Amino acid sequence: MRIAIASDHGGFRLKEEVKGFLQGLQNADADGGSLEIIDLGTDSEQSVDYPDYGEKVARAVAAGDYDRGIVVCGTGIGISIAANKIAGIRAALCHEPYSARMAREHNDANVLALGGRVTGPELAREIVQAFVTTEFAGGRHAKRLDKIAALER
Ligand SMILES: O=C(CO)[C@H](O)[C@H](O)[C@H](O)COP(=O)(O)O
Repeated sequence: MRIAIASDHGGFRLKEEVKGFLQGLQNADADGGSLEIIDLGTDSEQSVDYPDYGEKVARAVAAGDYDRGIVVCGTGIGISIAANKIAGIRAALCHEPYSARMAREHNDANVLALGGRVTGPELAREIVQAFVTTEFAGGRHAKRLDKIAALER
């Protein structure tokens, strides 16, 4: 699984932690395959604008260059709003692992958003693990995703 990750300054520290978790999750994705992670920035806690980083990840995932994305800002709100503006992106802001699992099972979320000023690293680890290891359930949920896609047209 190929994962693109980015943050603004408010999410920078948690992004760095999450990269470490992802390295530890090697061979733990739903297919037991290895994880390829690309960091699209930012590179420090110097102030930047979260839409720029939400867009980078969202465009990379929407283009098929990456299977999933993870975006982090201070609350996760702004960067998830930005990512969701890109067609084909289903970004889910999650504060606990149950929502991350449901975001995959029911919503086939392809981008996870986290709040670096909200969610601590241990909880974030559980959220990220659920996001990476849970498959979309399909079935009745697929037609709902079709309806979401129709909203983009
Ligand atoms: O967009 C946000 C809120 O939805 C993020 O939390 C940003 O990281 C935050 O707005 C940045 O705030 P700052 O005061 O410029 O650090």
